[in-house]
Amino acid sequence: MSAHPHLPASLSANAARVVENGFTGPVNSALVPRYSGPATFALLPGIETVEHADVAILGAPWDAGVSFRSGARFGPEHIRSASRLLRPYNPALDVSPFAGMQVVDAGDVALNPFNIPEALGVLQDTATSLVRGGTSLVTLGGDHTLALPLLRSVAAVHGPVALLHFDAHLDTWDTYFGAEYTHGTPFRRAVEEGIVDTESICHVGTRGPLYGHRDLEEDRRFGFGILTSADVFRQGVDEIVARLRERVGNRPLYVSIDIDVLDPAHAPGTGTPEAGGLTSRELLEILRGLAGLNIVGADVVEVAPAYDHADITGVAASHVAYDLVSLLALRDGGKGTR
Ligand SMILES: N=C(N)NCCCC(=O)O
Ligand SMILES: [Zn+2]
Ligand SMILES: [Zn+2]
Repeated sequence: MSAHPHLPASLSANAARVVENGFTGPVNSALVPRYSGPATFALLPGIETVEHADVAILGAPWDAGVSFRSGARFGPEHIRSASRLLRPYNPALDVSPFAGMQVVDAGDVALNPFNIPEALGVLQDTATSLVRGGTSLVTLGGDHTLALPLLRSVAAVHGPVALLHFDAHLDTWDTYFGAEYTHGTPFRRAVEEGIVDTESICHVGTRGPLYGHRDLEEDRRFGFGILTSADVFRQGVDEIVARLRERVGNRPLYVSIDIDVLDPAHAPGTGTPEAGGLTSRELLEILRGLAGLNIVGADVVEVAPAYDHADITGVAASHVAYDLVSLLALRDGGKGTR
């Protein structure tokens, strides 16, 4: 029913939503064409329309931390636009993620593009208050600098977390031009701050030239394991999944996904592309192999639409985010229903 009875009913059509088990789901694409209306993630309801959200998609449009091509500030809107085509049942994990818990789009955080410490502080405070209120976040970046305040927010509630970091890059460098908070340095800061459990941190998909062998030595000293892109190719998805599951165990787990972990053929729309990456099929299958782990938060970062073609990167990122939400639905044996 329309909240504005004097308006034509067709203008209220966006109110037609799928409701299952008392959870408000996406706009009903059998009644409203999925390309019309506002592009919330997967056409989900806004956070302001529900009393409690179990999971929220949070936009973090900010890219003041990049070292090469800029433009990841437009990542959230691009991923949301591509996500219009997502459907409510995920056959790969046999779950309907929006039908067993309340999933919403929390919109974008307003982040100062000219003041890095202020932006990181605002994201940290926003994320912490949501996480403390019982809402798990899948954050859409934005550049990878943002993983640091997001890790701080989960650590504030859960203590030091396990970290699976999917990326072409290590992102454990020390500084760029003397700056500590950049997209190449978040995980070094996270180790220094003691917010990750160094028994269970691992990079996946690493590749490409480094500044020197020392990069790898320092990274190992911090406690990181590395499963390179070549390891994924040579060992295969099942072996990689087994090694990741063993490393993480039942610890609270944060999953950070830099879209440049994908080969530029699968994700051209990113700022620091490296040849020889994962296929989107490999990444999605590795993620699905994490089902049942105690995931407490995740991000998908570094989508820079200006370099995208035919939405290749936007589609990949939206499916990655959808599988992350599905994994959240399957925690604790799965509140999610079919
Ligand atoms: N894409 C991320 N997060 N980091 C890349 C940093 C690579 C560099 O400038 O050396
Ligand atoms: Zn990267
Ligand atoms: Zn990165």
